[in-house]
Amino acid sequence: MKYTKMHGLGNNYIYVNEFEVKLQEAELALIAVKVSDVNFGIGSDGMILIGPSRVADFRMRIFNSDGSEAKNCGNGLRCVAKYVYDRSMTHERHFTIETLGGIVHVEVHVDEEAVQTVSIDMGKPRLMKKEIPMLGDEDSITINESVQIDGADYQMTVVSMGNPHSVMFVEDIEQAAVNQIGPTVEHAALFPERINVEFVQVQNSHEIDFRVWERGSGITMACGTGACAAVVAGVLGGHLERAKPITVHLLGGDLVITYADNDHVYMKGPATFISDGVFYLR
Ligand SMILES: N[C@H](CCC[C@H](N)C(=O)O)C(=O)O
Repeated sequence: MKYTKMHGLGNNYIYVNEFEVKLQEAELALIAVKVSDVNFGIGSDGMILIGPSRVADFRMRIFNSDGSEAKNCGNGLRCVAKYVYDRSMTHERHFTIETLGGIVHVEVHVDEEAVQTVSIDMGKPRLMKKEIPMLGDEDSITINESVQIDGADYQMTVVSMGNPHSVMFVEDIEQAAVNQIGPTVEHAALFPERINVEFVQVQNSHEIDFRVWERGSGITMACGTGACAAVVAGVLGGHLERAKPITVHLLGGDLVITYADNDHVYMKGPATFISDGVFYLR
């Protein structure tokens, strides 16, 4: 199986071009687990398929390293945009990508004939419990509320960017127990489809530090949809400025996120090729 490895701020995936490689639907979860394994496979945070769409210019599907399929991936979208432009699958600098979480509009920024940075309109955040999904009154929202999980209380804001995120603000990001709290919240019964877990330290009204425990992948260097959710939570919580570019410092580098007055979230950041290769499935 031909693949391309790419990363967005160190959040790396194995990209498979469905225009060239045909995979069986029933095998996708297992292939994602296999390619993600750093010892028995290639090593990545998961697998992303780039394919045709009937409603957009391209379609992206994302599978976590545990084989679960997610509905969106911000870092992945930037890499898909770079891939299709740099490999002349489109000559447009503005185009659309379909995800299970909705259609996004992307703009590639080209320098020396290749895409270095990508801007994406990630659409509107979803806050109601029925949109997360989260148990409880389905039309209610969770903004900086104390939520009890396994007898402990967690102060969180819950936001979907097509995929679910539990955002918690901390005094000192270096002290955040990401490895312990992450899986506890990810697997809480409160979240029927599990959830991504973000830890945020506010530096000032336009800058945050960010760590993430990803549903289905664990700790990653960066999470684009998580960064969007964190900025939405920060604005709703009164910590961050609305309609202003917010710098999000992730382990792998910085993203610039703007939660605009039109309720859309805009993300800008890099996308990077690592390698092309062949993976032996059998
Ligand atoms: N790393 C991705 C998010 C993956 C989300 C996945 N872990 C899920 O189950 O939602 C990003 O850059 O947005």
